[in-house]
Amino acid sequence: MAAMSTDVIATKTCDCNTNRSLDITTPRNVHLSAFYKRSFAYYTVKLRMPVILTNLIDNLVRNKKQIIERFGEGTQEELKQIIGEISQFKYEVQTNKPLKLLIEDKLLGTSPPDVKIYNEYIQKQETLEGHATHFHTIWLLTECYMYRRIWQSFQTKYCLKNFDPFENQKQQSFASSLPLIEKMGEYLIRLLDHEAEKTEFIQLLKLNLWGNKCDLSLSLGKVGDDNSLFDTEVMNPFILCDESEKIWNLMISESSSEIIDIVFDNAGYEVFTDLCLADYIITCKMAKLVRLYVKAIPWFISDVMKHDFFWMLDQLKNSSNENLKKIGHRWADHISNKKWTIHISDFWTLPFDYTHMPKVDPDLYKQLAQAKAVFFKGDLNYRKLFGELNWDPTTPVDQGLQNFNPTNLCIMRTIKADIVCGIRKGIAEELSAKDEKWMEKGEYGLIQFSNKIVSID
Ligand SMILES: O=P(O)(O)OC[C@H]1O[C@](O)(CO)[C@@H](O)[C@@H]1O
Ligand SMILES: [Mn+2]
Repeated sequence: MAAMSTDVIATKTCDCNTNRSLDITTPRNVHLSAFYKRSFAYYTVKLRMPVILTNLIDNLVRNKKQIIERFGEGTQEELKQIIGEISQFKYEVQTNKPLKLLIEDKLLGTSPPDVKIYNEYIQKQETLEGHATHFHTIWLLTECYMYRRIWQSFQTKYCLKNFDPFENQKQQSFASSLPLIEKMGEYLIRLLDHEAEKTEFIQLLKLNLWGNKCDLSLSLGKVGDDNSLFDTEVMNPFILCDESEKIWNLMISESSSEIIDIVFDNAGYEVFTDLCLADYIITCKMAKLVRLYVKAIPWFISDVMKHDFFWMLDQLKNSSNENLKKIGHRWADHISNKKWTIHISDFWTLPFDYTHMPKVDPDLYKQLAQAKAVFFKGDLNYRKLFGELNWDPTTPVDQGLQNFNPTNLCIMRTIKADIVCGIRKGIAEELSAKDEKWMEKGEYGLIQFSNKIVSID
């Protein structure tokens, strides 16, 4: 399928002034690219990505002493190298250089398996489009590549090879969201002492949706605890497509599968709401197993890695708040008795939209197909689900998924990028007239569902 979208971009004239009522820069059904001067992709590459790199360097300089204490004397020299490499990378982005191939350690042959995949994809863009520079290639590739290049700077060192440069920000976002987390914890405890109930489940889905507003790559590392996340009544008008009832009907229906998959997005408050949903699903016997998918490398600043998950569990188990302490022990039990399992796959941190999964990682596609439903959280997952293509927002969800249908999909996303499918005619025009940047601030949400199944044997 990706060929179709690449073909389309290949034949498209780079007309930056296409006057579309919704999106005046990127023509329909072509990849989002920073090439279009007034697209959000352009703003991200031009402004946001350099700020993320600058903040990263500042963080390393500011925390140098703690890092050296934690990882040993040899770290001092490595930090200097890393800061130099990231500064050089920032220069490459700002001056629109070609994406450099990742370092393949041909001698020792020990480079991570994703290096070859990234490099082949970058070279493919070169041949297809005659370029793969930071402003002039698929936005998804540029942005994923940035986080993979950051990781390369650490992964190729000795002392800091497993250092997560975003760890302290993810931990701070948990700490600053504690008032909300305590509120959510109290709500969960109340829910768990009785049978599943439709209104409560739908309320839980909405709390889970709004948890996605807390992503550090959009807020550029600034964290605020926003009480409105909890006022679902107040927030309802901001849900532009609400298929929560269809999700409820699926969750209480008989099924040959007893598995629910959750593809995590952000650490902190968001993952706490994900686990509240996972606990409800197990406790109310909607499934016997919930599989939790984390990222393999530090990703988009706030995305959950395995160490973030277990760090949060420790915080909860040792919390002075009785509800959180109880929840922490419950969740540790779910892990030890294998009602919850943690899964890591390189695929989630490759630059591909999900139409590539059947070819690139068929085993993962087949694993997802075992589940009764897969919950996909957040904006980056949404961009990958819908091919990073600039769809007309009224495009039906099943058309936008382009046959990425391993099983029933429950898509929970606050809108932070200019790509939307499945909303009613007229909504996008109405919101665009109020604020042309309505798709970029995480103010609106989608709870979308697909029960189309496309299996691969
Ligand atoms: O954590 P989330 O919800 O995936 O948001 C990350 C997304 O938000 C943005 O930072 C802004 O759209 C994108 O660059 C990225 O796709
Ligand atoms: Mn994220």
